[in-house]
Amino acid sequence: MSTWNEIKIILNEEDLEYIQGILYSMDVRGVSIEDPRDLLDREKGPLTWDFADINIFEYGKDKAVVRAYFNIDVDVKEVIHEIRERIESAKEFGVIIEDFEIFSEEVHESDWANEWKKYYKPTRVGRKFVIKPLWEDYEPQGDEIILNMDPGMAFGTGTHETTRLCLEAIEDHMRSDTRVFDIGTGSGILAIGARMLGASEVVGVDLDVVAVDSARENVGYNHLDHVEILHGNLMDVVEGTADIIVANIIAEVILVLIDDVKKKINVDGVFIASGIIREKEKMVSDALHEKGFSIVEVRREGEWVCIVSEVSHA
Ligand SMILES: C[S@@+](CC[C@H](N)C(=O)[O-])C[C@H]1O[C@@H](n2cnc3c(N)ncnc32)[C@H](O)[C@@H]1O
Repeated sequence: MSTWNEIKIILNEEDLEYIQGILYSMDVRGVSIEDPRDLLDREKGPLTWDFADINIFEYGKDKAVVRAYFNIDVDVKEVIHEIRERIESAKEFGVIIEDFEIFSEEVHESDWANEWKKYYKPTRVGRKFVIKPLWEDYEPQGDEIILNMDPGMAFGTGTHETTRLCLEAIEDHMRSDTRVFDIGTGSGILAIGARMLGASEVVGVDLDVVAVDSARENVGYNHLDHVEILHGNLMDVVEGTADIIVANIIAEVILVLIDDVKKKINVDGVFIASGIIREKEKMVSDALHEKGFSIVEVRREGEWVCIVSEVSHA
């Protein structure tokens, strides 16, 4: 049984998205979120970012709890220090996060790794998709497309805003004979979705071997061909060019990716970039303009943004 370092942050619910953005950019292996708004707004339970937990309201109705799991060999003090520094430097962007507490403890995998499954239910995304946990039964209705998913420890249940925004953008920009690169594929959800929407060939890449294994398994669960999942850094391992390049990674990584996207995107292709919190939308769109892209559309949900761009012809 694996042992993990759990960092627990108790904070005001309005600060949740920003903290997610911070954790998202660290070497976190899994995140559990208890957001009181989920229970109050929807009856279906605390189904939020990736892994959900059950002790909702433990710290009061306005308090959210984030549990982030790091490998056992990380220096916990360093991790907490970095989180505190990032919260401090958020003030430069006018983001004031106050009244939070951070705790840490060692936990065993069985305590948390499967808990989220209780709240992971078939979820409708975009016009056609129903993301179906592998272990759930669901009868498709009308023209629904069933996407079977067991994300395990990888990001990409289909419930996070950024995943949904990307999937919807892929749905709208899919043409015939479309080749797709999914950079930061996680559970493989976008790569799989793209192929189901008619992409002729899809290559998904992730730096994390856990994600690579999960994505390959999910491709298998959906019985798909022409979807290749590669282990590697960003676009280093992809060959050739694509018509859609999608990357749901954090804003800072999107910036690094832009030059490679420009080299590997076909004429009239689109770059779908998400994982961007609203505060960083301008930073990313400015960088895209600077590198010769024009913005086709910006999709927003909650605190999250998905920017669709293309290389300017002018
Ligand atoms: C937010 S998740 C997105 C997962 C999935 N595509 C989705 O939309 O739900 C970001 C993924 O990017 C991967 N990633 C982060 N940095 C990367 C890099 N430099 N190269 C490749 N993958 C990376 C992470 O391991 C993670 O699986």
